[in-house]
Amino acid sequence: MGRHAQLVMGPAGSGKSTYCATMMSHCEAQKRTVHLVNLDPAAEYFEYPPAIDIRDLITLEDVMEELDYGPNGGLIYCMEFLMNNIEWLEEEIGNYENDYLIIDCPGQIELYTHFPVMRQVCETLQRWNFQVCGVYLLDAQFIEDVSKYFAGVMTATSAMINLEIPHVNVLSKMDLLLKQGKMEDFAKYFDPDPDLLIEDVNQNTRPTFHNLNRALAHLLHDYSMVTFIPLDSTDEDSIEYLLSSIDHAIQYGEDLEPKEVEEIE
Ligand SMILES: Nc1nc2c(ncn2[C@@H]2O[C@H](COP(=O)(O)OP(=O)(O)OP(=O)(O)O)[C@@H](O)[C@H]2O)c(=O)[nH]1
Repeated sequence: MGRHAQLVMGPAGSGKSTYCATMMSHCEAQKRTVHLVNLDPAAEYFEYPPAIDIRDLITLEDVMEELDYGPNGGLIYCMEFLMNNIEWLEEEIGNYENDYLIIDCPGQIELYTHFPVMRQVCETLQRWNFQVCGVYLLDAQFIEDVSKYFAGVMTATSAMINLEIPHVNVLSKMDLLLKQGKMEDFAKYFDPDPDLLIEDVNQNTRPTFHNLNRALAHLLHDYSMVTFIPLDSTDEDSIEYLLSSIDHAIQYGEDLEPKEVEEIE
């Protein structure tokens, strides 16, 4: 099987820790050997206790108190401290042949979109022979407001481009949405027609932006970035489907080809 890792990303509150706990229980029920890694130095509570925890190395609270940093500067300090002491992580992980890590990351999206540190973490894991897949969570409530959904998709794309690892998008908290309708009612958002997306987004933007919206929607669609896997954590089939999609992305994710090349006017 080799060494695999899921890098679980997404904005604050998107459901990363809940997803990690669900995925851990699911994998354990299948007798897969998985380890939860917490890389959030500000985490306070875990439904599922991490086997490896950055807070054993450094905590945001200590950095803010001792170095007088604010929360954002403090987080960057912690992540850079991790990179400068990466042998700590290497020792914690050990050198088992068939490791599967589920890595819970902080919710500050700038860590994935333009700071170098998460990319360095990925490159280090790859050097240790891990095949890493990015799992990007977006709260399903976002699809009620297409402008927000569009912004979420662009952030996910930015993370994929910055990290250059196989990438899977997930719509989390589907159970909340399913209180308002059936899965079929929302299916059009899992792999939306770019023209529908443009129509909705254009309603909330000035005409100056309409051509740009159109170009972006087609580009994101061509590279499957608007494709999301719905996750209902209470449904075993939904988790199993996601796990097999991640396995597939790890195996084939490097072939980043557009679905179809369209001329943009
Ligand atoms: N109904 C429902 N609530 C969820 C689900 N996933 C997460 N939540 C709730 O959403 C809130 C945030 O979830 P977390 O798992 O802590 O989110 P996170 O992304 O780890 O948050 P940060 O650590 O702040 O970045 C919590 O109150 C969870 O109980 C879900 O699938 N369904």
